[in-house]
Amino acid sequence: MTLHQAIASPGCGCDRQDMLHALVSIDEALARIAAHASPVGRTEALQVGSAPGRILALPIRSRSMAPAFDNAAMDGYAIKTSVLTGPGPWALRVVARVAAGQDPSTVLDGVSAARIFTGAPIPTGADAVVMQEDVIRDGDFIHLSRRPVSGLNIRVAGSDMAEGATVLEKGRRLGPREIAACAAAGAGILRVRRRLRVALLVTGDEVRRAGGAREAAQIWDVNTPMLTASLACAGIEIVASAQGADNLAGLVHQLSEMAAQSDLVITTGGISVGEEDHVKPAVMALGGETLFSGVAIKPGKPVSVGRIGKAHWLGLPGNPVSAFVTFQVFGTALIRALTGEVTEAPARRHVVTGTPIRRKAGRCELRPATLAGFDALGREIVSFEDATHSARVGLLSIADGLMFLPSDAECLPAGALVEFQPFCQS
Ligand SMILES: Nc1nc2c(c(=O)[nH]1)N[C@H]1C(S)=C(S)[C@@H](COP(=O)(O)OP(=O)(O)OC[C@H]3O[C@@H](n4cnc5c(N)ncnc54)[C@H](O)[C@@H]3O)O[C@H]1N2
Ligand code: MOO
Repeated sequence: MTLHQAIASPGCGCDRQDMLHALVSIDEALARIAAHASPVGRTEALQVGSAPGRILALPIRSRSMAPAFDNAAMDGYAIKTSVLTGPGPWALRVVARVAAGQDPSTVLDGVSAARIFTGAPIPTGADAVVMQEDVIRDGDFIHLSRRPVSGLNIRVAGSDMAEGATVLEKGRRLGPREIAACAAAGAGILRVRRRLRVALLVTGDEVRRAGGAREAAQIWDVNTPMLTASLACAGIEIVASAQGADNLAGLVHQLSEMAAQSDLVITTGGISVGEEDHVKPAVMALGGETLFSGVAIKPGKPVSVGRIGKAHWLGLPGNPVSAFVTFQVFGTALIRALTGEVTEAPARRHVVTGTPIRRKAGRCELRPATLAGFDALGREIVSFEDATHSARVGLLSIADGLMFLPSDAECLPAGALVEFQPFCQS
């Protein structure tokens, strides 16, 4: 496998045009993830009801037609429409009673009807079910005043699924709708990918547990709870979580232990250019490699992806908004590649800006934006802050997604068309 070495130059210089060439584009970073990360681990068999959140390792094919037999869609009377000759009303003798689950051996002969219930097999010879509200029952007879069309209220065998039809492709994530389709297709045991093992290491001597005691110049840890929640959205549990040592030797030890017990190690912080940023040197000291290190985006420029031994590594910036945004864009892409997930991610779509934008050209900006209604043409409008602040978490909760501002866009008028990627929700 060819992996790209870390960018040698330590100085990304933020928006300096001469240094932007050292960063890869979003599309290039995503292409490298897609090219180098493939599904990890074995597969396992699970009962259909125990598989929510898992990724299918084999396609699901319907074991029989669904429905497997013609059956009634309503409680009422099964009749043969061809016996309704001349003008109505018609009287039919009720000669049988068929409930759901009953053997479909009833045969309708002559001018007769069968009492039938929703889900019950249609008697041989019948071609319509008349709702009980549309007949008058009088002893053994029903009276019909309107002619039903052939096929009325009959759920035809195979109308939902043909036998052998592919109901779900491999790689689909199993939510309630997919589980329902598997069950209807007769798939009681599913072959799924084993859970991805993710380890999380947040670095920074100043970082303290959220809400815990802290001293001057210390901060509460936003990244551990935020990434735990982001991973839960992707159906992933963390197998190990720790606060990283802020020195090279300590980080080397922790990363090596985490890499040995996980498929993916996520770090936050410590990947910028200062001498206090030890994560990349620690990855390199372990013989690790980088797929890319630095993307021409704001926020999140230092985001890196690579490997430490057999484990993959996702290096997120320490600033919480940068970490959140880069996890949304690159973390979810990496996890999809490692789990083999093919389920469509929330699609990027076009929205229009509610107010003008003035910004510095250079990096493509992924600015949190809030859906704020529709314009006169029915296009969705977004509102947003004047700039992207990588450390301001306060307003993140009112954003619905990320607005993509092209790298060369310095001035955009109100009403400009921009790409918008909704946050993954669940
Ligand atoms: N000279 C340069 N300095 C910086 C550059 C640059 O190109 N040249 N890049 C800036 C950019 S852009 C970013 S983003 C940050 C990324 O820095 P690190 O990933 O090394 O992160 P840290 O320095 O460790 O922390 C940054 C910031 O985030 C706070 N933090 C860290 N962890 C947490 C946490 N778990 N919860 C809440 N907040 C956290 C930390 O206290 C810092 O304030 O570098 C710029 N510098
Ligand atoms: O790219 Mo950094 O994420 O601006 O703050």
